[in-house]
Amino acid sequence: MKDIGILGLGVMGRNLALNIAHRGFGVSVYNYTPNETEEFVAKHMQGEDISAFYDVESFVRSLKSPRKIFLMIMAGKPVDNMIEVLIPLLDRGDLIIDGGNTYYFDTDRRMRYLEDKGLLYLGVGVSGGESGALNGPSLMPGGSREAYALVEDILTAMSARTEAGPCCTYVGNGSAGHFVKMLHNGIEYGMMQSMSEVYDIMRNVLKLSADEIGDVFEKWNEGDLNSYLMEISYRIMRKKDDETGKPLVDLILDKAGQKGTGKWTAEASLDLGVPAPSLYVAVYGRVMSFFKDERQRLSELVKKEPSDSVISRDALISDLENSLLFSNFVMYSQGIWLMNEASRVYGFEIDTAEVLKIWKGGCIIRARMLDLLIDIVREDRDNFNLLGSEKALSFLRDRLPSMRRVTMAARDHYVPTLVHNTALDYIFSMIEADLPANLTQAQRDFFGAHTYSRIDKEGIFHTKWE
Ligand SMILES: NC(=O)C1=CN([C@@H]2O[C@H](COP(=O)(O)OP(=O)(O)OC[C@H]3O[C@@H](n4cnc5c(N)ncnc54)[C@H](OP(=O)(O)O)[C@@H]3O)[C@@H](O)[C@H]2O)C=CC1
Ligand SMILES: O=C(CO)[C@H](O)[C@H](O)COP(=O)(O)O
Repeated sequence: MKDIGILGLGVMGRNLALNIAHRGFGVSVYNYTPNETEEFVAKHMQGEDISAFYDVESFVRSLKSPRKIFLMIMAGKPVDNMIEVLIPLLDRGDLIIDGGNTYYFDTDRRMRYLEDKGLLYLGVGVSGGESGALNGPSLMPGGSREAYALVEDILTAMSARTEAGPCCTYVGNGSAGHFVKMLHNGIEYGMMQSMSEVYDIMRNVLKLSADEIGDVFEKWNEGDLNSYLMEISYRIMRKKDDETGKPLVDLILDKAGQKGTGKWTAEASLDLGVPAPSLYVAVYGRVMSFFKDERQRLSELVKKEPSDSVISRDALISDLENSLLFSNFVMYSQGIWLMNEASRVYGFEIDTAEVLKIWKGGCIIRARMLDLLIDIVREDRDNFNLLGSEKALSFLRDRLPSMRRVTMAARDHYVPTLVHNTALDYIFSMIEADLPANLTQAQRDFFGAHTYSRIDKEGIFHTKWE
């Protein structure tokens, strides 16, 4: 009898199965399409404590009680379908785990549905891509503590490790795990977009080659900007196309795909009324990239005036390093605010510092900056968006001049910098005592009698404007 079953042998599932087996647990595997299972058996199973099954009944029967089944399949309808297939085969107290990038409201719904049938359910955020799945991902489990206790040993053993411990912790109640994973991806979109923006400035303003940009990224990776995304980016910059010998990145079509988690993050920020404009526009960066033909056509119609400003290469590169730090800090702070508010509204009871700790290893947004963020969060647990901390403010203040110069240089050269601009405008808004929302309120009252408050006396007011 095996300790756990992995259902789904795609990129993630097959690597998770191997990872768990390498930690000394017995694993059963099943995949909907038998070809994938056959390939897994042929290529990966030799010498592993893994049994493969071609029918779900035998797969389920092969598991120790209470059974633990880890779904690693495409999110959405396939998960509902698979749950329906599993229900009649399971006994009370068995556990289904969904490790996919599932929409958190779906997780809540499934949790309630299965609870009524006496089954346990966990929504586990998994991050780390293919190599993380094999060598140790960051795991964000959410649901009941009773369900988590059944698999805590396996999840902890299979997760990545840093000097702070395993990159797995119980994240919180209900769909907390999938909410946090969604947010992780929202920040991932933001960090990827901010890196693309500095890349764009380096290639279009400084006219650096991919190799030269790779050198800059590699140097930055040795400092405060150290991160997984920075590391893969300098490797990407140096990769040559086998056929042409040109930098591969220069040959890749500039249309960025997406599977939904960034969009859900943006939607959650609006639903919860928490400002996360930089995470929001990072999604639009990808959306706009898709209109290649339209962009191509318009680029020939609008003349871009050449800039006459003199730019020092070293000074701009140094400013870009600071502007990236500023933007990334702001995006983490927007994400943390959203996480805190979701925890309050949905009763997740998330410990933010613990989440940041499990993001230090295994996951796509692991970055040196997390140490600073953890310090700030631990200093004052009520500092919901980090900006209540002098440490945070001095970090931003020190980089503000660079941020302004970078966004101005981008304007000057027609380089779109959605995330940089919104990060700066977010901070400008948050440090502004008097926003022009007074005019907005007056307009609303003018056309719709929506009323307004005044700064000089208490009450709700309406004016006959004409
Ligand atoms: N790739 C990544 O970096 C990461 C992915 N994830 C998430 O993990 C999940 C799996 O991703 P990944 O391994 O990359 O995906 P793949 O596309 O490699 O594999 C998809 C898996 O889903 C299964 N599947 C699809 N439709 C159905 C269905 N109707 N019924 C049963 N099984 C089905 C496939 O089975 P079949 O072979 O039969 O089609 C296959 O096993 C997704 O939710 C993804 O968002 C999470 C973190 C990182
Ligand atoms: O979860 C992930 C990384 O953390 C997956 O790689 C996911 O597919 C990334 O999202 P998208 O495909 O929308 O870029």
